[in-house]
Amino acid sequence: MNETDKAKKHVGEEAVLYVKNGMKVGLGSGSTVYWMIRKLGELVQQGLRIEGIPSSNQTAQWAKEFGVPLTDFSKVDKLDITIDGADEVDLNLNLIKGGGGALLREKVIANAAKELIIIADKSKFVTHLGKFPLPIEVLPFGWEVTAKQIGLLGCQPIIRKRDLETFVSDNGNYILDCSFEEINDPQKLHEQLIGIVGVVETGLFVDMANKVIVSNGSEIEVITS
Ligand SMILES: O=C[C@H](O)[C@H](O)[C@H](O)COP(=O)(O)O
Repeated sequence: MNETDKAKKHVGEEAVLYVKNGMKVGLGSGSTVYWMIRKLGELVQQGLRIEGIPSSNQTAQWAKEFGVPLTDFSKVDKLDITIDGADEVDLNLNLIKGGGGALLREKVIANAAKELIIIADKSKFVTHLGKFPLPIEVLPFGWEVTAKQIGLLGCQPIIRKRDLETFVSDNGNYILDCSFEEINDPQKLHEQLIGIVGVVETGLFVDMANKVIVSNGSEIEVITS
């Protein structure tokens, strides 16, 4: 296992310390979250009583595999905690998410939670967001027009492909990866983007994270907003 993977495992396993008996837990997506769900499964085997709401089909599959009980928003109004990964974290704990295409449901579970904890290896930390191309979920209908309007804000949107086919999110939408290079005002950019017809959600998570658990593979640091 390389240092980055060690760090992902480290923060994933650390994050479950914040999960207490009886909690409703938002389960994020991605390779860092994988370790969190695996550890959560072990704790459930040992008697921890929790229910999770997954942010992707992949996460739901891992939860089933590791024995983490699931529920949904027809039975739960508020989540106690959501634990999720990120593609970039800035100095104000603003995030870029959606590298795996799960940003829309991730934003729903982040928004529904009393506390959002982000788990990240050290490489995710940046001074300014934007080096990682910003994922934007768009309606398939007319996506070409939506992409042109997004482009006017200073990027060249690229339609996400997987195995040469257009990537389709769990919600049936497309993802545009938009390289802005440096995002100086994430809130303003989010508002401009979300105002474009056809944009379903952006991967900018501004002022949402309460804590970030970070590791370089050996040491853990917890940064609170
Ligand atoms: O859509 C995917 C999510 O936003 C992930 O949380 C993010 O891409 C980080 O993933 P990973 O932990 O695999 O780096």
